[in-house]
Amino acid sequence: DTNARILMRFRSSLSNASALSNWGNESNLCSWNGLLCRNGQIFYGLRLENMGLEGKVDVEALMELSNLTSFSVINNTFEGPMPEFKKLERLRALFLSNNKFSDEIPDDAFEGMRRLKRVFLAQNGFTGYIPKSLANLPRLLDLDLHGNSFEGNIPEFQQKDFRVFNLSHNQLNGSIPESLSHMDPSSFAGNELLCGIPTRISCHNFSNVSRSLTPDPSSPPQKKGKNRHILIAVLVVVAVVVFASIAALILIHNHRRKRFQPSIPGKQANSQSNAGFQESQSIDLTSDFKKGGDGELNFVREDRGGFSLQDLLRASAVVLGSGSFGSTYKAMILNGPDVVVKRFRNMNNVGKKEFTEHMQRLGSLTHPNLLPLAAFYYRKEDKFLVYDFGENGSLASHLHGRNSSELTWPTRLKIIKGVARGLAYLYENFPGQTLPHGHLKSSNVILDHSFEPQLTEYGLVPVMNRSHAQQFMAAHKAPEVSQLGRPNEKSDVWCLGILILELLTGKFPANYLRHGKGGNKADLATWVDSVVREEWSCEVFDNNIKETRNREGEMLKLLKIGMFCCEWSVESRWDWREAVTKMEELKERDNEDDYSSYASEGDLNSRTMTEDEISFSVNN
Ligand SMILES: Nc1ncnc2c1ncn2[C@@H]1O[C@H](COP(=O)(O)OP(=O)(O)OP(=O)(O)O)[C@@H](O)[C@H]1O
Repeated sequence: DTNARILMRFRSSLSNASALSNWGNESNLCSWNGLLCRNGQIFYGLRLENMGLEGKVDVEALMELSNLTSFSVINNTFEGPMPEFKKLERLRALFLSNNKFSDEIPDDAFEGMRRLKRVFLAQNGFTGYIPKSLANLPRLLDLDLHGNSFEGNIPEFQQKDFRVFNLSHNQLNGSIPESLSHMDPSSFAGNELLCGIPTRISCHNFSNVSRSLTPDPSSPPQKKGKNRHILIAVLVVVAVVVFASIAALILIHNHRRKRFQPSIPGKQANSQSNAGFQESQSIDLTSDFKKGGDGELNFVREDRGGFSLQDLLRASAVVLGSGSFGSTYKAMILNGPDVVVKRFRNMNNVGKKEFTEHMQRLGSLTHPNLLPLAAFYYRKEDKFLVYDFGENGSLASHLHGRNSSELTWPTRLKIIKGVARGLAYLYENFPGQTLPHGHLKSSNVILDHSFEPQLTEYGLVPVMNRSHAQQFMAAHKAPEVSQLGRPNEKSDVWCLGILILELLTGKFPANYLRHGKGGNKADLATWVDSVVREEWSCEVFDNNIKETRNREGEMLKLLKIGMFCCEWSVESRWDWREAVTKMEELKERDNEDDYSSYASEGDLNSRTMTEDEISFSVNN
């Protein structure tokens, strides 16, 4: 049978397959929707994403496709148990995320899949244990199981060096195997009953609960039902206690608000502006400011002001988020501006005089792409910085929130050019600083009503406690930090590169960051590089911009800039001037001459990068 006939048979078991209506012309298989071909000729994969497909995945038909190495049905509505993919022994990549697959996956479901490197089962309804055969895959590099209902202990993985590893938001419990202790904590988030390194929860505290919840691997499957009941009972008790505490806090809080804060009719909390995706919560700033401090709000620029500390304390306030340095509030001042108050707990690197001088220098910076620092409040133990409020929240909240489709290619280009201009201004006007920004990341890019970006939390390195900076500041995630022990003048450029890649791929960099023994060994840049080199080629681009025709040349140029900024070796990494100059040259649309070289190969979806185009990429 020819591939064409086999594929038609495969399609016949799907329902709602209108997206595959152009399948049929046997002489040009590579023009069929969702088919991946190398060099436009050799069929090697199916990429049936976002097509509303449902029905049966006919694995028997797929078995007959001798070249099939990649299979993706991400973002469809397939349901029921996972099909028997182990029959496809040649498969290298399996993507089933964002469907409605459910039930337990048999322990031997991946047995014999010796070539399988990438397994994405996220955001489905899988239950039961993580199958042992998955943990035993010899070549596994990317594993994403987040957002399911996997339970029980995490098995010992044979493979230790992952590029992507995400088990977050399941119901796993017990101690994390030592072989995974170098992973980023976010890989395990949302599994309330996991303990051990890297969760920072000692298994000792958990021993009683986890002993009763951790299934004995040798126990028969029906024991799982009993464990589930115990888990539910524990969760119900925890939920009741939490609920009662919240109710009590709300009562106390309302009482205090009545005393200290007149409510402001018509003013609403900005509920979409946090990258932590938590809902806004009303709070009372009074208690935070009252203890200690010199009682003064120190304004650092003449064009801001018009309100006093008392006005700020009387303002109604909501929590926008809680980052690595402390909480961030939005304060709505009566007859005054909305401002953002950010509390920093680890800012004791310099004394009060130096701190004040540094804040005044920051206050003197003025650029359309910098969020102005308006004032500060000094206390020995913590500091409060007051910034303008950005109406549209952070870039992170848009990019990774529900409305990421608003971010069209022209908007993304405008944002990243603005970021580059803000950064260039910092470099030119803040000389003598190793890291003029130091904490450049998408939650520190604030957007105004027209999506013009403004950088925030810039220039804070000199006043930040060193150990805290090392642990949490974005520039300290650059690879030279693990090689040289400290960031250098190109570490901000690394952050700019990561931001470019995040903007183009729509991927959250923290999910790709992994700590190896010698420091960070993988990140979004490594992932992009590997994808560009491997079978998915240009498919790194976020779905929301992928279909933009006549822009692919410019998008590729930005991808290259991002990768040059993310060169591991500092010598080969671009410096900020080169990156900014190249970004200024980017246009919304391809110019006719450039475009003709891409047009013959179709749009980005089916285009493979040439060797030449990827030769610039990251060395690692
Ligand atoms: N000036 C601002 N205007 C509007 N929203 C803001 C402003 N500053 C911060 N935010 C929002 O508040 C959220 C929380 O900010 P916060 O700085 O506490 O956390 P973060 O940036 O995620 O982490 P970090 O502490 O590492 O900077 C941000 O994600 C952003 O959405």
